[in-house]
Amino acid sequence: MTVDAKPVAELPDPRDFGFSVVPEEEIPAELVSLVEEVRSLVDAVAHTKAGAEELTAAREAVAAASDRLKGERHGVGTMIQQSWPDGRVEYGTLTNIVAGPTNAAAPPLRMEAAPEGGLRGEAVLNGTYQGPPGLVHGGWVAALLDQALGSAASAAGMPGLTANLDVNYRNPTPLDAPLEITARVSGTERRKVFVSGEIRHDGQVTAEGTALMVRMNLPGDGGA
Ligand SMILES: CCCCCCCCCCCCCCCC(=O)SCCNC(=O)CCNC(=O)[C@H](O)C(C)(C)COP(=O)(O)OP(=O)(O)OC[C@H]1O[C@@H](n2cnc3c(N)ncnc32)[C@H](O)[C@@H]1OP(=O)(O)O
Repeated sequence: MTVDAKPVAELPDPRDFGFSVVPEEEIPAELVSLVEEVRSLVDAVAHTKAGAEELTAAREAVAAASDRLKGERHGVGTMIQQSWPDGRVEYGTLTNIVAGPTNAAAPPLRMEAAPEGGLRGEAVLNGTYQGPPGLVHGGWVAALLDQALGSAASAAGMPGLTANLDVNYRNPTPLDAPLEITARVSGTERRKVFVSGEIRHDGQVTAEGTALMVRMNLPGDGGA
């Protein structure tokens, strides 16, 4: 496959394009802890067998907590800047549904550079991501892969949007179990970035995906 994409040495700063950016280290530890608690709350609500009195009390407590947080808020599109030990700087959206650190609905998935190239991450999806009994919903399997594949393109200096995603479900993906997600760029052609990746549990591939990411036109790369 022709390799003629033009990766950028450094991703452009989204601030230059009018986006708000929050450096990850500026997210308060108290917010990180609150997000964890809300994940636990969502799981508790989804599975509770509590009676009417308990449920009413819980609803009032949640409503009160919600009211406390209805002040100033980050706008949609706010980005997060993550700096990696290897010096790589990555941008994503703060509330990304798969990886957003402040999104309690995100597992979350965090990808890091893999020794063999590409990216590797781990995630555990609890019962709120359920499709078939005891198994991760197929749409969420696809979402994990989409995110990992997009991150691999971005980490290679070629951030883009998914134009096509193809997923093969090889084995059931279990809930409440560590999943390993790997992704890498397999080829490029003009603005097209071809990526592939897998989800594994206990070393066994549960799903594999390939995607076509169409690279953003970034300043200085001359387009394609
Ligand atoms: C400011 C910087 C901050 C950096 C920040 C980085 C953040 C990085 C985070 C990463 C993590 C995100 C991971 C989640 C990823 C998503 O969730 S993305 C959301 C889902 N995807 C979308 O919404 C995309 C919707 N589609 C579109 O907007 C447009 O169709 C696209 C994909 C941008 C392409 O449109 P276009 O730019 O006009 O490109 P176009 O000229 O049509 O096509 C370019 C080439 O691709 C081919 N192509 C296009 N579509 C297809 C297709 N479906 N099938 C096959 N070939 C196709 C064309 O044939 C063409 O090929 P060649 O002629 O070069 O051979």
